[in-house]
Amino acid sequence: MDKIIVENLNLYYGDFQALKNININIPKNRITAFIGPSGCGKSTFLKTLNRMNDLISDCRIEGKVLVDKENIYDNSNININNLRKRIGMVFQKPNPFPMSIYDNIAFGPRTHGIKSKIKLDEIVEKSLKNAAIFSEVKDRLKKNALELSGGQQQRICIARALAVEPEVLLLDEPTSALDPISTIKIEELVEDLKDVYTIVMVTHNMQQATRISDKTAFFLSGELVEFDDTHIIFSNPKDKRTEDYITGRFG
Ligand SMILES: Nc1ncnc2c1ncn2[C@@H]1O[C@H](COP(=O)(O)OP(=O)(O)OP(=O)(O)O)[C@@H](O)[C@H]1O
Repeated sequence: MDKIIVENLNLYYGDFQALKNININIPKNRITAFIGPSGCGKSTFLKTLNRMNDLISDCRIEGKVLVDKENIYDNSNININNLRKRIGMVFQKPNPFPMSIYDNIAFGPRTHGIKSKIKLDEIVEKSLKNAAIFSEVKDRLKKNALELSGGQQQRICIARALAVEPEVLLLDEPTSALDPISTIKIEELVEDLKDVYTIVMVTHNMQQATRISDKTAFFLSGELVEFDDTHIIFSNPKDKRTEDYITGRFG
């Protein structure tokens, strides 16, 4: 089943067209990876999926992004806060808030009106467990999250995203700032999470895409060149440009 369907999407920053007629169906409870050279539009496209580009003043979007068949660009029935709760995002650089581990995780639920200490305790514990970081921090929940290592901070950010019970997780190069051991931990975690969430991930690391993604989309100069099962993209791509890129002959 498809969780997200994108139809004829064009995106402009002022006069510059950053995305060109994108059509893609993103399956539910799978990991979809976006690959492509720097500047090809991967992050821009990821951000169209929860309207993060709304925050950029000269950004204009045409086309449709359907989440559960509902167009998220149809302002007559979309509530942006609710949309961002349903579609969470984790960025390239770990960016915990400068507050305690507990407060980082409780932040979203509190914003959405949860006040009960018992309920918040429950959410914090569950989210940290789901992000595979609970055992490492359970005795120091009141400590500042910025005291953790980069890999731990990134798992705190994933826990923070999970705390509001999203349906989709958008990950923008979530391991690019991390060492190999933390990277493997995040990859294992992401694989576990796909049972419950639909995951869309930008990565520069092609081994990472082959290790964990089910589907891969290859972007070039704002175009979606090819989208298929990951093993096909990496073993038998149909487009010469995809082949050149994955074999390192690009450019
Ligand atoms: N806020 C913005 N205003 C104007 N142009 C932008 C803006 N953000 C991105 N762009 C341009 O849009 C294009 C796509 O950028 P984007 O960040 O989506 O690429 P990317 O594939 O994610 O690159 P990278 O792998 O380096 O992160 C680039 O040419 C970039 O310069």
